[in-house]
Amino acid sequence: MEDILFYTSLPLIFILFTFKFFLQTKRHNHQNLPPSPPSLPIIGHLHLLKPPIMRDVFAYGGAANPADFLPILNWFGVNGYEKKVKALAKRESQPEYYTDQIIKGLIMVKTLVDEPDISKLPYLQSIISETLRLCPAAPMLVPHLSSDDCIIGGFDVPRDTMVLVNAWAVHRDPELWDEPESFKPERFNSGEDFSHKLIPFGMGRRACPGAGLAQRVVGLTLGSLIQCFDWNRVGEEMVDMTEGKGTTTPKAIPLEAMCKARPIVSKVLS
Ligand code: HEM
Repeated sequence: MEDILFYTSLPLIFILFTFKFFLQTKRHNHQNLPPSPPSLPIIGHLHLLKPPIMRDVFAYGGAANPADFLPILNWFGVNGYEKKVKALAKRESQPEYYTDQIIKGLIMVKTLVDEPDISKLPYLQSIISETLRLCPAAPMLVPHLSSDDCIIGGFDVPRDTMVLVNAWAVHRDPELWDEPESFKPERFNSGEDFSHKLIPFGMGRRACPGAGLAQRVVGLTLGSLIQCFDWNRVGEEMVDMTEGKGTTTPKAIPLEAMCKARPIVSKVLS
C-alpha cells in the first residue's frame, strides 16, 4: 500500500516541482526586465526602435521555457512563455519597418562593442583611415631637423635645416589618390599597401609610437558612439567642414549633432 502511495505521488510531486520552477522563472523574468532607455533629445524624422518591444525581446530571449523540459505542460495549457513569444512576434511584424540596417542592428545590439572586436570591423577602420587622410590631426606632422647634409626629392638639404612634411598635401595628391577630395572609406578595402602615402602618424624612426593605441581607442570610441546612439545633423544644412587655424586642424565651426539613445544604452546604464 505504501509503495502504491509513493509511486502515485511521484508524478504529483514532479508536476508541483515543475510548477514551482515555472513560477520562479516567471518572477525572475519580470524582475530582470531592464528599465526603458532614458529620454534624450529625439530626432523627429528618424524611425526609432520601440523600447518596450526591445525590452521584451531581450527578456524572453534569455528566459527558460519550462515546457521545453516537460512538454506535458503544453497539454495543461501551462505554456505562458510560448504564448508571450508568439504575441511578441505579432507585435514585431512590421515588414516595412525592419530594414536590413535595423535587422543587423538587432543582431549586434546584443553586446557592446569591445576592444577585441575592433580588428574585426574593417569598414570602421576604413572610416577612421579616410578621416585621417582628409583631416590629419597634425597636417604638417612635427618639425624635424636634418642631422646631416642630405638630398630630399632632388633638393639639397644642408645639416640642421628644419624639415616639414606636408602630410595634408600628400593625402590629397591626385597622383597618389583616386578622387582625392571625396570621402571614400571603401578605397582602403582594396588590399593595396597604403603605408607609404597614408601618413597621419608620420613614418620611419620618429613616427608616432602611440599609433596602435590611438587607432584602437578611436575605433572603440567611434564604434560605441555608433552602436549606442542614432545620430543626425541639427538642421537641413550639411556639416561645415571648413578647417580653422592651428597645428592640429580644428574645425572652424565646432561640430554640433543630435543624438538619441538606442535601446542598448539601457543595458549600459542599468
Ligand atoms: C589620433 C591620435 C594621434 C595622432 C594623429 C598622432 C600623430 C602624431 C604625429 C604626426 C607625430 C609626429 C610624427 C613625425 O613627425 O614623423 C606624433 C609623434 C608622437 N606621438 Fe602621436 N599621435 C596620436 C596619438 C598618440 C598617442 C595616443 C600617444 C601616446 C600614447 C602618442 C605619442 C607620440 C609621441 C611620444 C611622439 C613623438 C615621437 C618622436 O618624436 O620620436 N601619440 N604623433
